[in-house]
Amino acid sequence: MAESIQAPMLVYLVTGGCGFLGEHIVRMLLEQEPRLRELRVFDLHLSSWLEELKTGPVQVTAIQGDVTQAHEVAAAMAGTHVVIHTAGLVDVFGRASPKTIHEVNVQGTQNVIEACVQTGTQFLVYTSSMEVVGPNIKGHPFYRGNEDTPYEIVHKHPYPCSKARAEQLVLEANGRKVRGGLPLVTCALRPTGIYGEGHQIMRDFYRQGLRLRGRLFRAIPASVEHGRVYVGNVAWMHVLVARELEQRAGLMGGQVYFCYDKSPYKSYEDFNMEFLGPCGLRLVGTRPLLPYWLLVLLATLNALLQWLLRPLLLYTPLLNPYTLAVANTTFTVSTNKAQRHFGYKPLFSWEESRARTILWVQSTEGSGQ
Ligand SMILES: NC(=O)c1ccc[n+]([C@@H]2O[C@H](COP(=O)([O-])OP(=O)(O)OC[C@H]3O[C@@H](n4cnc5c(N)ncnc54)[C@H](O)[C@@H]3O)[C@@H](O)[C@H]2O)c1
Ligand SMILES: CC(C)CCC[C@@H](C)[C@H]1CC[C@H]2[C@@H]3[C@H](O)C=C4C[C@@H](O)CC[C@]4(C)[C@H]3CC[C@]12C
Repeated sequence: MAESIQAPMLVYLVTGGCGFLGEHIVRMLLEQEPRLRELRVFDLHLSSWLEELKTGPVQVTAIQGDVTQAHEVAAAMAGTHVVIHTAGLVDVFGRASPKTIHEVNVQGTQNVIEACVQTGTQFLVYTSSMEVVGPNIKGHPFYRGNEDTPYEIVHKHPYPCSKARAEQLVLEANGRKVRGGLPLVTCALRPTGIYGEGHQIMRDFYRQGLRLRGRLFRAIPASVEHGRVYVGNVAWMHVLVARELEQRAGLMGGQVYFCYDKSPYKSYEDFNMEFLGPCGLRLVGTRPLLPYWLLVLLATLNALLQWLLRPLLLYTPLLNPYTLAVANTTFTVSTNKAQRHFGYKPLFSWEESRARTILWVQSTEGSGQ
């Protein structure tokens, strides 16, 4: 993919292109990838905003499809140069069964890899997750670690298990021969907690605060750092990786990169207040209002209720033993691997990321978003 002044010629496919992160990747590719001729957006549910993108110079092709269906993936990928595989079932609340999570995240990823081999697509970028590493179930802190920091990785929950297995499949596929005889070049990006325009959990906290007359109640100590990264910068990393994979295949193939930017290190709740504060909410308490043992009890009770009610209804509260453990364990990243390997620098400063997110939160008030 050498620099050229020739007509754009590359065909990209983004799986999960209508999701929170996927939409930002799609828009970023259209803005920042001049060699793009066609952009295929593959998703289980197609969004209406795709229509407005079809009027630009790049051909945007919307493909309604399911990554668990190998033939649908292969048909969509025929003739593509690069695939960014972002589709995934993000569920830490028990909305989907472990079997479904495995089918979408693991089997779906295997289907994408096999389709690369079958159709001759040579470059595969996988959206992994920090949860491939941790926090582990023992609650060990990962304090400003990097891709080489030793950490005891122990997965139990279906979501991190599935992301870890899928990442492993992607990395092991690096070097496999694709149709035509060239080697497949793969790598994985591991975002920490993504925030920004379209972040549904942020919107849910905002709505909850409004219902509680402008207040949220601290549950997690302010000293527990939780890694966060702005969605625009995560999207930019995907675009850069995809662009550089051919030129730097030897260096980048089979590698993992944490996604990072200049977002400050804070607890999950204090970080959210960077946006919810300017929208009129207040976090009550300098220390958690409930003792930790009581939160554990409530989380366990929620898990029990979820199990008991399952035959009748889906009870999926935010608080469960897994989400409590993730929110209550320090997990932050400090690395420059992406800068060293492919020249990544955040496209959005912290101030801009913050301002954009605040504007979005304000715009969701009263709207059906
Ligand atoms: N949100 C985060 O904080 C975060 C952090 C780290 C990693 N990730 C990863 O980023 C990716 C995107 O996450 P997101 O937050 O944008 O989630 P999302 O749910 O908003 O987007 C996922 C997209 O995948 C699509 N999809 C789901 N199942 C599919 C299937 N069977 N076939 C085709 N498409 C399917 C969905 O329709 C959706 O549009 C996921 O792989 C997730 O594991 C997210
Ligand atoms: C204890 C309660 C008061 C707070 C509950 C917050 C909880 C819902 C939040 C805290 C941390 C969040 C996860 C974290 O940001 C990282 C990821 C990785 C990504 O791959 C998927 C989303 C996920 C799991 C976030 C989900 C929501 C969590 C658990």
